[in-house]
Formats: sequence, structure tokens, C-alpha cells
Amino acid sequence: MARGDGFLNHDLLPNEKGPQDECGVFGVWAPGEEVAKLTYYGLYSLQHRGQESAGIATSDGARINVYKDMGLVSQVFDENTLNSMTGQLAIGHCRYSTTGASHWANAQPTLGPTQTGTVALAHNGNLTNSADLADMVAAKQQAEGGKVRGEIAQGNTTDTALVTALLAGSEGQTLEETALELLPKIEGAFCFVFMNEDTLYAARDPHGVRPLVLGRLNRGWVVASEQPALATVGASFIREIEPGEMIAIDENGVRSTRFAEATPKGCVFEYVYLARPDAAIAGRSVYESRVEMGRQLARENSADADIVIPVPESGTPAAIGYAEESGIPFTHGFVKNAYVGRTFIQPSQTLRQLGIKLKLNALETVLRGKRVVVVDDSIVRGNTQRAVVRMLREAGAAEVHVKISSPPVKWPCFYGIDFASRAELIANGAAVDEIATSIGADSLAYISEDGMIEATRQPRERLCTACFTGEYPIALPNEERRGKNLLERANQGGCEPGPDAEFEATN
Ligand SMILES: O=P(O)(O)OC[C@H]1O[C@H](OP(=O)(O)OP(=O)(O)O)[C@H](O)[C@@H]1O
Ligand SMILES: NC(=O)CC[C@H](N)C(=O)O
Ligand code: SF4
Ligand SMILES: [Mg+2]
Repeated sequence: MARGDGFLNHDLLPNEKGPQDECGVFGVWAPGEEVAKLTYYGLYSLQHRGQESAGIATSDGARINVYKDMGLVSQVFDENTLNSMTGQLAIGHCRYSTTGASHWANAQPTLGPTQTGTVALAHNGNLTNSADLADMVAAKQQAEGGKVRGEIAQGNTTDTALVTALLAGSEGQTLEETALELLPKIEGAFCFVFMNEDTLYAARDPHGVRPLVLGRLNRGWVVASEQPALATVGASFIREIEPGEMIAIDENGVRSTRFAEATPKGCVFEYVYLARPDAAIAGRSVYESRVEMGRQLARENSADADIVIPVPESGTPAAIGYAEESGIPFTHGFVKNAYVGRTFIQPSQTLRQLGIKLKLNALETVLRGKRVVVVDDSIVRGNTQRAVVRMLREAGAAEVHVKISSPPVKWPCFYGIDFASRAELIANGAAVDEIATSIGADSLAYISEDGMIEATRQPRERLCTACFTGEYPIALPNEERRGKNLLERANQGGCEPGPDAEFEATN
């Protein structure tokens, strides 16, 4: 029998992953403040974006210190560690891996030498030309005597480490000059927060796939993946970092430079599921978007039922919208254990089979004899819905009608979310009624693509919808030059197919 190995593991059910989040990035420039603790609190509020590893780098103006480990922010840091990390600026990261395995050597921030000192870098996103960047790193090493240096030499296999290595620059270049020369050559989705000994930098890719915001403290500045992290540390929201913009923050304030023209393609899934509901992206409240998706779902798919319940937490705003629009009463049918995150002591096989019940329990007194509409934000592999429907029936529900506030997920994401490979997506090649049968529901309905997009209040052409439509707004490289384990493969000299190997690009 497989046994728990005592190591913290990202997945309760390792072979049954839903959509995973991505990464959270945070940076603060505030001489005189406890920058490590501010970063800790900022990362705490971004924990939902990445739960595999966490790290903070601080600088006192002369030297950069970094501390990182596997696990949640609260597991990695304690008071003593944070007290020892003094300085005037800091960056932080919580990771969900998309290029490079989930292990210590791949935790962020990454560190690397520059022409004048050291750079520390934190990244949310996923690059689509990692293979080209790896070639550039190799050529640079060749030109410099063939010696592999920095984190790559220590086994870092992430796209982030490639960028860190390239930020070393050429003789006479400042970090800012190197970054402005390098950023236009990087393709894919990226929000970088990075620093040298005295300056904090932030850059967002020209498509603005992932969110990144700037905030103001009384005596300093903050950058963060999502607005709620600003509120957590007492910073006021100033503005989003623009797609294609790089900012630099030091004692002279904020300087902005544009390294590419903006061609916005914001991730629609941030509105559906990824971001916190109290975030706003491109001026649109995520909570309002989700409630509106629920209302629209009700307009498109009515139901004859007694109660509307959400699959907590992420299904709640859409369920509120569905109940409001349909007039069917909203109630809670599940209790979610607030202490169950996604990082667990790896359970044994027997425990795994009980797994999903660690998170959700059905409220029998509410459900018995009722015709239930259950609302969730998305179906990826279908495991959550299968378990949800089973629990509702066991609790005595008379009918179970599943309503989903995003369209069927049919395509993998290459821009920072590690969706199951195409073959594992339940909607790949299956009709809606086949999916309903597979999850055991009396009926199943999804919102339309137009309905979802309309609820975000963003023009369709400014959004990425690839996982629903298969239309990838940023060109993808050939199969052998992509994949989560691209750089591990390169190290082994082999050519193992990646998790998306069966995927066929449509463009
Ligand atoms: O079809 P599946 O492969 O099961 O994935 C879909 C589920 O995963 C997500 O929730 P998740 O449990 O990850 O997190 P949440 O508690 O934040 O909603 C999402 O909200 C769906 O409920
Ligand atoms: N999900 C992310 O944003 C991951 C960042 C980066 N691609 C990594 O794998 O470390
Ligand atoms: S493919 Fe889906 S999850 Fe990935 S960036 Fe596009 S909309 Fe977001
Ligand atoms: Mg969910």
C-alpha cells in the first residue's frame, strides 16, 4: 500500500488535479519599514495563486538575502527568519510550477549575478520561447568560457532561471539597460518583479495576460499580482502596470518605460476562477463578473428546482447571481473546512479515497428531498463534480442539476496555468449530455462563451479565451520546444514527450 512519506505535497489527490493557480508576486520599496514582514503579509494574501513553495529576498542597499522553501507562506517563514531579513526593499513569490518541476531548486525568487552586483527575480506567468532563451543562455555561456553558473548550475529548470541568467547582461550595462534590451525578446506571459541592491523593478508582458498592480504606502511603494494584497499591507491602489511597461522604483520615485506596444489579451479565467473575488482586473470587479456570470447562466439555462447551492468557495458568487436571477432561494448545501488548503501531508492510498471529504461535507438537513441546482465556476477533469453529485445524492437530494459559470474547458493553457493535458479534460471530445452522465447529474448546463465574456465587461479581442476556444493569442512553439519539463529534458539530453504532447495546435 502506498504510504504517506511525510513530505508536504501539493495535491490531496495527485492524479486528480483541477485547474491549478499560478504564482503570486509581490515587491516593496520602503526604507524604514519592515519590508520582509510587509512581503510576508502580501504573499499571505496571494497564497491562493501558488502553494508549492514560497520565498522572500530583501536588500539593505549593499547585499541581497534570500530565504525560500517548499510549502505555504506560513510554513516557510517564522518570526525569527523575518526579523533577520532587514532592508529597505524586498520581493516575494509563492509558486505553482508551470515550467520546471516542483522542488526546492526551482523555488523563487531566483538569484543571479549582474555586471554590478546581484539580481533577485520573481515571476508569474509562463514563457513560450523558453527553448530559444535556453539557446541564448547556452550561447552566452559558450562565449564566456563554457562555464555554467548561477541557479541553472544548481539544477534550476524553470523559465524564470533563464531570464535571471540573461539579466547578467554584458560588460558596462546597468541592470535596467539589460532588462530593457531583454524584455522585448521574451515571449509568452510574464509579470516580473525584480530588484538589485537598491532598486525595485516590475514588468508586464505586452499582452497583460496576468494581472499586476502598483500601490502607495505612506513611505514607499508596493507592486503585487492582485489589488487585495495592497489592501492587506495598507497600501492604496494607484494603477495597473500597463502591458508592455517596465517600472523602476528608488529614492527618486517611480519611473516608467515602455518596452513594447500593448496588445492586451487578459486571461478570462482570472475572472472565472483564478483571482480573488475582491480583486479588480482592467477596472472590472472580479466578484461582480462572477455574480453576473451566474445571472447570465440563469438567463441561458433555467431550472425547476427548490434551492440553489454553490460549490464553495469559488462557486459562491455565481450561485448568488443564479439565485437572484432565477428567483430560486440561495442556501448553503456544503460546509467547507476552512483549514484545508492544497498543500497536504501526502495521504496514503486509502486516505486518498476519502480525500475530497476532507474539504467538503454535505448538509443533509438542507438537502433531503430537495431538487437542487448546484453552481460551480468550472469543470476541468470532472472529479469535483463527480464527488459533489455523489455527496448530494447521499444526503438525500431528490434531483441534482449542475450549472457551470464558464464554458467547457477543452484546451490546455500555455500561459501560466497547468491544466490537465488535453486527454484528461472531461470536455475533450465529449458532448454535454455525455459529461452529465459521467458525473451522474440529472442535468448539466454551461454558460455560453459570449455570456462569460460579456460578464467581464471586456471586449472579446482584449481577452485570452484559449482554454475554451482553442484560439491561442500568443504563438506557440513546436511540440518539442514546449512542455512543463522542457528544461529537465534538455538536461537529460533526451526528448520525453511533455504533458501536452498529444496536443495539436490549431494555429
Ligand atoms: O473538474 P475538476 O478537475 O475537479 O476541477 C474543477 C474544480 O476545481 C476548482 O476548485 P478547487 O477545488 O481547485 O478550488 P476552490 O476551493 O478554490 O474552489 C474549480 O472551482 C472546480 O470546483
Ligand atoms: N505559475 C507561474 O506563474 C509559474 C512561474 C514560472 N513559469 C515557474 O514555473 O516557476
Ligand atoms: S488559456 Fe485559459 S487559463 Fe490560460 S491564459 Fe488563456 S484564458 Fe487564461
Ligand atoms: Mg472550486
